[in-house]
Amino acid sequence: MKSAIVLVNLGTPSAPTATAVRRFLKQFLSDRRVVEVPRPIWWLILNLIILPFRSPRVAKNYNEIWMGGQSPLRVFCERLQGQLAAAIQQQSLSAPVQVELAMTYGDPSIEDVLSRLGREGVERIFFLPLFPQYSATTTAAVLDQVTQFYSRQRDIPQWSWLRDYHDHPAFIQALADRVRAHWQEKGRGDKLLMSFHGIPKRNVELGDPYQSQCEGTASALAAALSLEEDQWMMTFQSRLGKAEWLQPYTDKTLAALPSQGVKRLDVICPAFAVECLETLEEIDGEGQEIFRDAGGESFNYIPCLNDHAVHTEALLTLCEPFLRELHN
Ligand SMILES: C=CC1=C(C)c2cc3[nH]c(cc4nc(cc5[nH]c(cc1n2)c(C)c5CCC(=O)O)C(CCC(=O)O)=C4C)c(C)c3C=C
Ligand SMILES: [Fe+2]
Ligand SMILES: [Fe+2]
Repeated sequence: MKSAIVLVNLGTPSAPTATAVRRFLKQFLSDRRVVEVPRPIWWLILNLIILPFRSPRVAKNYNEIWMGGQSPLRVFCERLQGQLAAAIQQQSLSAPVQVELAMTYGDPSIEDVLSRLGREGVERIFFLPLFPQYSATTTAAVLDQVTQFYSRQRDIPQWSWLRDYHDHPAFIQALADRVRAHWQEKGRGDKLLMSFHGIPKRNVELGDPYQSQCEGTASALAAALSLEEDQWMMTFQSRLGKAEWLQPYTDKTLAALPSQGVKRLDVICPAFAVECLETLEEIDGEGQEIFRDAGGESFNYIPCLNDHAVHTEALLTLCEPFLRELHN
């Protein structure tokens, strides 16, 4: 029986140009899971203000981080896909398992990947959204697309998914391993700042478990590294719009820390499986500048798990329940 693991990430523009960024932002920011502002109003704001003004500005940012003709998010996801496929092949399972990559927005779309798997006769699928912490804005948006696709099919394969892995020991150990390796190589700062992607505060009040899952990741990582209370903190980045988002905000914290005596900072972004605009440009670029302008002396950005071997191993562990089932 043919089986597949589908890694899913958010997506990224196809080119660092205003046109490509606009196309990507339009699809992403039109999703009701992402922006809950009532539609006629949001349609106007999106089309008249956000898309025309944000697209060219953000395209320049993408241009600065572009890696050998590709978006970093795509580069690292593709490498991860290849490495996970190789690791699974080494397990020499009796049934073949292919590893696919799909994006919620942009290419390769979930729809395209699933229709191809259908044509190829794949009968069992395991979806692994690369969002360690569940949020309706990201994880549920993946599930929407999967169920929408199958709502139009007659012959639906057996499928399952991993809802989150925010405190899975394999994930926490992989993060702790990378932090320790970074400390060994670059020295250790006064504090470890864990910056998570933000969401509007209202989403949490209405029941999104994202904040508490971020807290779970942060405290598990702090415990794995034996950090005292004053040796770490968590913040939320990437606020968009005027509404209140989860606090404390990363940029405000970076501006305040030097005057509180934190001059040497280690920063990690545990909501991002792989590097992207929000880590490379927003944190290691802009965030670093804010911290140094405020009197900070050293800013050590600890990369995402990316294509590191510990990441592949962690993902393999997350897939194990699915892989074991294939033997039965
Ligand atoms: C409405 C605003 C947004 C919410 C809510 C949101 C949640 C959210 N996003 C990620 C991870 C990623 N976001 C990325 C890009 C991105 N995100 C927003 C806005 C919201 N995100 C925008 C407008 C963009 C596009 C870039 C920009 O214009 O600033 C990306 C991809 C970046 C890339 O390199 O291409 C990721 C990954 C999470 C984890 C999350 C909530 C939990
Ligand atoms: Fe985002
Ligand atoms: Fe952002």
